Amino acid sequence: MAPISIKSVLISESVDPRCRAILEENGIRVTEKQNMKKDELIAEIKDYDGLVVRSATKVTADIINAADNLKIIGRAGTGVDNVDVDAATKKGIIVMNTPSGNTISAAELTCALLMSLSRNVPQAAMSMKQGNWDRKKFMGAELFGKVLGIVGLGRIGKEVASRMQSFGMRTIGYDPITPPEVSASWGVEQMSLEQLWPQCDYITVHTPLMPSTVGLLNDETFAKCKKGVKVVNCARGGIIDEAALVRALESGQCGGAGLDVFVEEPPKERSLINHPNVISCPHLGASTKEAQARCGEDIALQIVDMVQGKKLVGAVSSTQSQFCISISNILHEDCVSIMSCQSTCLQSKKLKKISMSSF
Ligand SMILES: NC(=O)c1ccc[n+]([C@@H]2O[C@H](COP(=O)([O-])OP(=O)(O)OC[C@H]3O[C@@H](n4cnc5c(N)ncnc54)[C@H](O)[C@@H]3O)[C@@H](O)[C@H]2O)c1
Ligand SMILES: O=C(O)[C@H](O)COP(=O)(O)O
Repeated sequence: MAPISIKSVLISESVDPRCRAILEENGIRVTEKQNMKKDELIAEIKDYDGLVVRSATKVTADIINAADNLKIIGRAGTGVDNVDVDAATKKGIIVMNTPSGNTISAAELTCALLMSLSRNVPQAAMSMKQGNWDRKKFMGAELFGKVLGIVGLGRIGKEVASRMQSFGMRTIGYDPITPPEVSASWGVEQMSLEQLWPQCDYITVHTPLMPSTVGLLNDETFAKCKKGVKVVNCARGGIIDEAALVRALESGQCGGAGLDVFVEEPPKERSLINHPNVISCPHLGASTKEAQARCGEDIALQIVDMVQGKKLVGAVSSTQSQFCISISNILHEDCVSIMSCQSTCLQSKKLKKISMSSF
């Protein structure tokens, strides 16, 4: 790949200091400005060749169109649903993420929520702080022998499966891209969603947020589940329809929910968060020292690679953005510029035929 000149980078969120240090060691001027309003970012972005974000900065078409010099949007993390990838691609701006840096952290938080749901740990801890000693109210149920449905068998789904298998859970799942024989090799039996819903005691979602995954769990699908099913969402707000979840919790169709992510962050609508059977976190899946160090370092090194004309890692720019995201997430180690192969090899039919190792 031809080298790309990047002299200045704006970091608009709290990113590990290693990111700044690596960029500066490589002669790139770095400015850190957090909590900018949209208008401020529009005014500021003109001066930079690169922008580094996490999930809070909404890199909309307005911002991209105002970015006269921007060549790279680096997402220090996984989801790029806060970046208008198509608008960036149309302007020739490369979007990159660091999809493997926070996998373990997000998987561990998912497991923590599953365990907390089974034993009411947050509710019992709160009750203790209020001076109570209520052993009856917080009767739990073992995870051992229960069925965990994993929707989305990518990086995080796989790590959640192996951890929860060690608790004696049976793991079943669904993924349109990961081949059943691959997930079977890590102990996850794949089946259709229609087959999966009625079998699960717990369901956890690990897909990207895209049109086909919005409202994957909704009134209709909750009705197909076992009464009292417990759900976890450490992926993206909206994959479990929030209004449907409130209704399912109120009817008892859903017995509890562990939520790290919300349609609106921070959420103004409180009925879900305040429900006694909901435990929630303020989008903490990637908030560990280790994950932040990896993501900050990875995105900086990927930008330096661009400057040095090396292969692009984790690039997600394309008009076929959703498939690019899936592919680059699967193939993060070896992903050469996705821009160069857009639309030809990224049609869904062809994608299914491409084996992961062939990239
Ligand atoms: N809470 C957090 O802080 C946190 C941290 C990291 C990642 N995430 C989110 O977790 C999600 C998963 O991340 P990942 O790294 O495992 O991604 P990944 O790309 O490795 O895996 C996603 C999987 O979802 C599958 N998928 C796509 N559409 C589907 C559908 N309709 N039904 C079932 N499966 C489908 C893909 O084929 C892929 O295998 C993303 O939304 C990411 O943004 C959240
Ligand atoms: O997709 C991700 O990487 C996670 O949601 C983490 O987001 P964050 O970097 O804003 O914590």
